[in-house]
Amino acid sequence: MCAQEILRRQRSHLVSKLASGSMDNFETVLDYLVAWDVLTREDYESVTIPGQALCKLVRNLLDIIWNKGEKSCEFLIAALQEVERKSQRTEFTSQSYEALSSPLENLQKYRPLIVRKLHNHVQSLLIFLLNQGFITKYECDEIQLSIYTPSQQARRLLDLIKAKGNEATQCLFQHMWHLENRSFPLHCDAPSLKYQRKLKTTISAQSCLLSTYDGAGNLCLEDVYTENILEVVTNSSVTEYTRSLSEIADIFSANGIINKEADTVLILGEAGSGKSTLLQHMHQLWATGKSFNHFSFIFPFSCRRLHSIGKQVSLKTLLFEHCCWPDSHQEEIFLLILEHPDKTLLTFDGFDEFRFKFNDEERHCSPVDPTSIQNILFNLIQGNLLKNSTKVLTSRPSAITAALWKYIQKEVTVKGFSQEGIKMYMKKHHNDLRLAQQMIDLVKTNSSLHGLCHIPVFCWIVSKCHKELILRRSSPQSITDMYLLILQHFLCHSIPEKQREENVLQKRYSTIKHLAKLAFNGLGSCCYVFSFQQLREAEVSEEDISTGFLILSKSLSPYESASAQQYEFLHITFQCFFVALHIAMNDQFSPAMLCHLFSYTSKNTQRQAGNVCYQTCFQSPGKEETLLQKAELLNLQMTATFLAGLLSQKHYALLLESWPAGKLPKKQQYARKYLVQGIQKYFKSIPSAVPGEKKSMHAMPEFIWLVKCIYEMQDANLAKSAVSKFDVEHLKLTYCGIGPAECTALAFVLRYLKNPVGLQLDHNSVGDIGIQQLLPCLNICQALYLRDNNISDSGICTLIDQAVHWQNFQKIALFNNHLTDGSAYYFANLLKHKQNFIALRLGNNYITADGAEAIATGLKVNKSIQFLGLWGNRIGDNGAQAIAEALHGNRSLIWLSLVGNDIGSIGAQALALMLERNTVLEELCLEENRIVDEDAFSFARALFKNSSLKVLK
Ligand SMILES: Nc1ncnc2c1ncn2[C@@H]1O[C@H](COP(=O)(O)OP(=O)(O)OP(=O)(O)O)[C@@H](O)[C@H]1O
Repeated sequence: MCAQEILRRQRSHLVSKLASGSMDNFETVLDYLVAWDVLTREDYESVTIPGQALCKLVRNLLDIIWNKGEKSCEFLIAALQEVERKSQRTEFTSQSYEALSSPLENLQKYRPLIVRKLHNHVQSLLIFLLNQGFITKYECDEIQLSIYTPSQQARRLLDLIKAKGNEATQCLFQHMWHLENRSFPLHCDAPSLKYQRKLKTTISAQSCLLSTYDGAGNLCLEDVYTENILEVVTNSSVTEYTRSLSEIADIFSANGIINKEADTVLILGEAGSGKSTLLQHMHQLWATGKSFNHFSFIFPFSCRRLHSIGKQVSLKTLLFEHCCWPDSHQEEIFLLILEHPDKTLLTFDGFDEFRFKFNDEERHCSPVDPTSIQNILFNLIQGNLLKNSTKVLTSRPSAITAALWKYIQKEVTVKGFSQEGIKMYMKKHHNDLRLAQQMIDLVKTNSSLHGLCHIPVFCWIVSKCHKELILRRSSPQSITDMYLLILQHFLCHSIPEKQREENVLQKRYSTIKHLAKLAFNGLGSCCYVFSFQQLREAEVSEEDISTGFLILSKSLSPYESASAQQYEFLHITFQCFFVALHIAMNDQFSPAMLCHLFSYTSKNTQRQAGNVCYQTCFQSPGKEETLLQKAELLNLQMTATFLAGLLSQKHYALLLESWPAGKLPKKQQYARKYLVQGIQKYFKSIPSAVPGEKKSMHAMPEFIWLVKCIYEMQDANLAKSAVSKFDVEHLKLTYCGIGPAECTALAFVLRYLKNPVGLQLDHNSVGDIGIQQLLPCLNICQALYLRDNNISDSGICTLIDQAVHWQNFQKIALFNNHLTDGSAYYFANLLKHKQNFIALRLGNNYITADGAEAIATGLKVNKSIQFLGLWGNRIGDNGAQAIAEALHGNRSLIWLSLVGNDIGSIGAQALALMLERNTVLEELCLEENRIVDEDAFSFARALFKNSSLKVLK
């Protein structure tokens, strides 16, 4: 069939195909047609009319091409094929440039390739052509109009240069090749090297001390920095799971990339998990030349401080004025940054504290034109500005919206310290080795404290308060205990030694009052950095500042005057703690208002794309009472958690003794009532069970927060009444950010459940410490799902030791943890001793033949097991043989998966033999092994004799 006929017959298909793709796809087709001389200038203009619907333009193009005849139709089909193949040919180099043709002819002939090459460099080319006098400022602005994508801008630039003639075109080519061939000039006298040195000195000075010690001590970051667990989310063909990063530099490796087009790495972690410190460490490594040397420039930003930039800025002013100003050659250096964006890293810490919600509606492409700070940040993330530069964004998880996810290249999670990490931290913080060991022992023996300490900020508090913990034998159980401890610690150190025995909260009442007022004012308006004026309004004095809770804010601009210095709380959690103190000690807040803070209803939380606000919180008319309306949900939840702790029986007496707070008793009463109501309301919202299925509750992170509040109250009766009406058979708590501290709280509440339940905790960070915390509530479990939870042999051994005695316990799933043969003996024991156990799923761990042989000893005697999953381990032929032999004559197992276990013919033969004699096995999965065709005969023969098997993979 001729091309013209194809076009006629397939017209509607072509229209829908081209019109449903992107505009860029269509325009790339046009690029080919222009390059091959099929479309004239008039034709081109008629199919690129701005504002016209894409389908109309497509139809128009098809008409034009069809009218031009057979040859043009052939070209169109060829162009479509090129685009379909996503042709990545970029062979247009200075060598392939045809010297015999004029620059303009080359420009047309290689148009598709030039567009592809240029679209990342439009900005630097425009600046270059402007400086050379080939284009005007007006033309430059026109091309960069924010309605155009980078490729469209490249096309418009080509059209403009074409109109300017050969000389301008030649100049464009030369600059283009120069961009490609030019390596980054960092020889010793280059201005860029001088600037790099200055930037490194600035960053090194900013990042060498750990911020929380500012003023209180002089700890060098590199001396105390402790490895944090970093995980990257990976998608396998079966599921999404996480893998630990072996070193910090892996943050930029190809491992775990979810979107190749994007160039922003997202680092997520809960409050205090160590995101800012991780960034600070990265900056320090670069500034001292120890790592990340592939970046020539790093520009660090704090979203908290970016937020306070009121006036409009350009990318250039942001980099230079707000980070580090080049002493000379500013233009040249900036051009270099634009020309080599891949050599630049921009880090943005605390995106959750950036109050503007992310949107990709307003495009801003000019690196020199000013716009709002949020526009700069959002366009950097989208790649409209400095495309190909690497961006790192840190945030607490809930602040990330679907709109932003589109632009995320990779997600890394900061999980806090491992058990080893906690030990290491203590050793690094205490030069006295005896003291360090004392601290390690102390943490180990207090299991709640152990749970909390995997979060670095708690490790810091414990370390800071070592005297109180060791000498006075304080034994903190909850986070409020911790914060009261550090409050007393700081206050004690701000008064003469002989007065330290008195009630320091009473003694420093006014200081607490002032700081609490400042914290409260700030939280309500999402303000975390305070000016002198704000300090004055809250009556914060020099003496109050000297307690150490406020630290000097690291200035965004090094050129800011000393009088403009600002303060912030040591950490956001401290600000929330002071807000809780403000609400507890202040009689202006009526007890009934606590209702909005504690009771969860879905209406209470209104997601405002990025910044989540409690709309109904404190809406009463009084000024104080309306202030928290705009506070971020996470901070409010943290405040509520602290308030619950302050109102607990344990601390209540201390507060009553310390402050004249008449409404405190009622507040305690109401808080308890609202918490129970809140959790019960949550249970009530659970839909009833689908007939034939178990009644299941899929809890959201809010559930965990309510549970944590109850834990802070440390009242068993409260926990009991909270779950008294819980009648669910399966509790799903997947992806809820559950770490050891949350496990402690969960166990405190769930231990009062009356009926057997399946507890699904997949994709959290329970870890070995978390398992230990959970033990008190697990005996009620019928099934336990702990997939992807960083659990190793030591955690699972503790669990199984207990689990053999749990009457209801029948199933466990441990996919993607760190289990080795060390735990296999415990599973064997479980199988031997629990004759009602039905499902053991151990996929994607590190079990070898030895482990499989051990498990087989348990299988031999167990009469109840129905599901056994060992896929993704390394059991090999010997392991498969042992399992097969153990299953001879088995009358219970209906599902067995040994996928991906390096099983060859020997193992396969053994399994086939087992199959011959088995009468109950229904599904056997053996994919991704070394099983060959000859083995298939054995299976065929086995199937002939077997009557139960339904699926063999
Ligand atoms: N890797 C680490 N080594 C040593 N100390 C650490 C480490 N990470 C965090 N810390 C300690 O914990 C404190 C809190 O950590 P950081 O501010 O980095 O947490 P964050 O995740 O950024 O919290 P937020 O989201 O609330 O800002 C730090 O000030 C520091 O004292």
